[in-house]
Amino acid sequence: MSVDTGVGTLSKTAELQREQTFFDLAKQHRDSQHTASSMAGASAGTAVERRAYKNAMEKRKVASPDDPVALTRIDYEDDTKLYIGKVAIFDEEKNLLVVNWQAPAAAVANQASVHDPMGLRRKRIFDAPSNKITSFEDIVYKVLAEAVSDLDDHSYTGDALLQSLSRKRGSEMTDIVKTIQAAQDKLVRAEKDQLLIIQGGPGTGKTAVALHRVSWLLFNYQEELPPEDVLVVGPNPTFTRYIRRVLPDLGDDDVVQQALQNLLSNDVQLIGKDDPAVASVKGSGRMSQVLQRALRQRIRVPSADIRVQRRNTVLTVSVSAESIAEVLKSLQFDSFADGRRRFRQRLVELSAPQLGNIRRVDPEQFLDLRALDAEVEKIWPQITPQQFLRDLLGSKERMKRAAEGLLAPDEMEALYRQQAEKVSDEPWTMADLALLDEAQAAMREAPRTYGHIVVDEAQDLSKMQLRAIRRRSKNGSMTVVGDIAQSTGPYSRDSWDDVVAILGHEVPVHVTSQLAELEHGYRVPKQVFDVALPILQSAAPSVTPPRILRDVEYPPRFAGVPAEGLAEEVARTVFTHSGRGRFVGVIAPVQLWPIIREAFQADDLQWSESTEGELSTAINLVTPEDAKGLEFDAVIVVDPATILEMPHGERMLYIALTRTTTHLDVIYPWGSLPAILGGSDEQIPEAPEVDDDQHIASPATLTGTEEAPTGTEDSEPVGRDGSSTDGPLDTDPERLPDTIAAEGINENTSPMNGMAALDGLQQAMAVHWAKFFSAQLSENVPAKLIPAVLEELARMKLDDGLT
Ligand SMILES: Nc1ncnc2c1ncn2[C@@H]1O[C@H](COP(=O)(O)OP(=O)(O)OP(=O)(O)O)[C@@H](O)[C@H]1O
Repeated sequence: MSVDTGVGTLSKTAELQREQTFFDLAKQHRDSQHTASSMAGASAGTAVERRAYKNAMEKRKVASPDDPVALTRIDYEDDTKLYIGKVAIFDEEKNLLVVNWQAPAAAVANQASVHDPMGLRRKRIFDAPSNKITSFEDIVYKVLAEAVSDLDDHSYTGDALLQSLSRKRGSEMTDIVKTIQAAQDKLVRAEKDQLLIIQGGPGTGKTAVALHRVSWLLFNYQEELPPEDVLVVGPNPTFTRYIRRVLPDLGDDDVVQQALQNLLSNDVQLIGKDDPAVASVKGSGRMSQVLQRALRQRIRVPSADIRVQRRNTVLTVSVSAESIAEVLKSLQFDSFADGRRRFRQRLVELSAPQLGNIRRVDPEQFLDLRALDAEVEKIWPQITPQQFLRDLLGSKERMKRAAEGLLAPDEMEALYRQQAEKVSDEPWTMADLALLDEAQAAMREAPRTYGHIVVDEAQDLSKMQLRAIRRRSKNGSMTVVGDIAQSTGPYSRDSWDDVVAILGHEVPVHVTSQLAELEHGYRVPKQVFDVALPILQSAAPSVTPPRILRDVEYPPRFAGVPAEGLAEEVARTVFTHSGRGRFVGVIAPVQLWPIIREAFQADDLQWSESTEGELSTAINLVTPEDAKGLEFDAVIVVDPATILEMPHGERMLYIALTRTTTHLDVIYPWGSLPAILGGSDEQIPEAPEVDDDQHIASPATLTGTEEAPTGTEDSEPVGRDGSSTDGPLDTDPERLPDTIAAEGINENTSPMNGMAALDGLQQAMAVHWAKFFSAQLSENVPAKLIPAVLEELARMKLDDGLT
């Protein structure tokens, strides 16, 4: 909904000019802003504010000199105006021209609403790439309230937000400072010293909020919280790479961002994989006691007196087994290593009386140190956490002694693993890392700690992993982000209770619903969420679905194809999307990856794989597990029935379906569309005869559907409810005749449509060239024009080839 602000076209142009003049001026000041301290020192405001600005100027930089100086402007009823940007800007008279968004004065910009304008008359949101204002949107609170009498707080989104949500996505997340919403802002600006658990549906902005919260905390708690004292933990390297730009773009370079496996890596290589049942036992909180016991059991109380040789003699001193047992029983120590040190010291002290009158000097000098250490080693071995865990997992006997009464016999059995010859060859698994971390802390020293920790996708963490994170917190100040409905894997949970129990000590605990609910879904369009909703209701009935803000013109496309043509259909669909410059995610069970790779190769497509830890800028093959937290312009969900068969299959499918900002294709073998997606048990239609030439000529028309398998150009794709529904190729307004006419393109803009008039050989060559140029073009040519350009290029090459 846009608002008529009463500003006419001419005056709006003049206003835009005025704003541009201000933007140019502010940019000059920003560029020349160097002695920040003197400027900030003389600026208005309290001492705290002045110090804050001073530090802001010293530490923060805009990521790009082309960043607009201001993102928004707020006008108070008394005509005071405040420009808000990513950094504060002062003029040479030390007047504040632009306030940075994290400053207290800027909070009102996001928190004002129609019902409570908080003294604001207007909020202006600029669209100003490279500091050149192309337009602005005015939200005039009074006009807005009068315009829509029954407006509730939720029904006004604003064009700037919708535009921002419709933007093309890429391999890295971006900041949302310009359009952050009131409920989100409350969480961003929540007090530091608390355990804040942000629960929210897919795409409600949890990750975005958590990252902006970090930036806000860094600005507002500068004295106590330097950037390197903040840790952001993600579930896997792909996700961490996906979010890594946001904080530097907000001016916060030195925050530590790590995937959980790297944080806990303990210098071991992850080469093993646990069965879910084994991982589940390893992740249970009981393992912490098992480890403690096992560690204690490594200390051996000698059954006989021990003798230690004296230095440079054959004489020995003897220490009784009873006195050693007594020492071991009463010894207080911080870590296993510390205990060993103390025990050795006590042993020396116990030897002292037998060293005669020389004992007043350091008695250790009169003992043969090698002999002393050998005796200590027998009683209190010096082992690494890796050796310790390897010995424990590799010995049923040890495990039984340590886990008696804590683990069931079958759980102990499940944990057994044949030891590798060398510790370095042990097939360490993800679940082992938290055990190693616990052992490391108990045996050597606690890890480095942080003043604030953000944990994303926290719904999937085991209790042992949560303990490992807790261990890294200085005082419990954390922001924990997740969605119970997306909780999968061996540690899947249905509430945050155990997370609170482990993480929530020392500081107050708040779960989002007590502060501000993240109830709006910003990513997924309505048409797509309608598909995902029944799955949510079945997979997590207690979770309230997000309110979806956005419609798109593209209905989800369901394509049933012969099983043997599944991968080809995926490749064809990918080709269509990526040819239009869309950021594509193919979410498929790993067992299908080999055939999908083959199809991609056959079509000369370049792609990245989530299991390798990085997304490409174009085409990505992603497992349903890795898809968590990611988003794409176009998502192709492959074989939903197989996804449903995975552990927590419904939640996996829900996650997969909610990754798209715009286009969704569900591609499945005929007859396998799950009922929850509208499939039925109807007879599988016979596979149509596919004519090779047509196959090449018009991939779009080969998109068969379960109800109306096609293979001919005439057949019309049919939706899962039997109604006529178009695939992305045919519903895309970019391809509609009037749009095409407006673009000056004569043909259907599919890269290969419009070639039907060519004969088979010509078509084959055209297709070849179209594919060849596709990758290069997507970098340089507007997406809309690519199909037409491709076609032209293909024709030119064709002519070359024929002449
Ligand atoms: N106020 C906002 N303005 C503009 N974009 C927003 C806003 N809030 C969220 N978004 C966008 O919505 C998308 C989803 O946000 P985000 O990834 O933070 O959601 P999430 O709740 O973490 O999702 P998931 O549960 O799937 O991990 C992102 O592209 C984000 O930039």
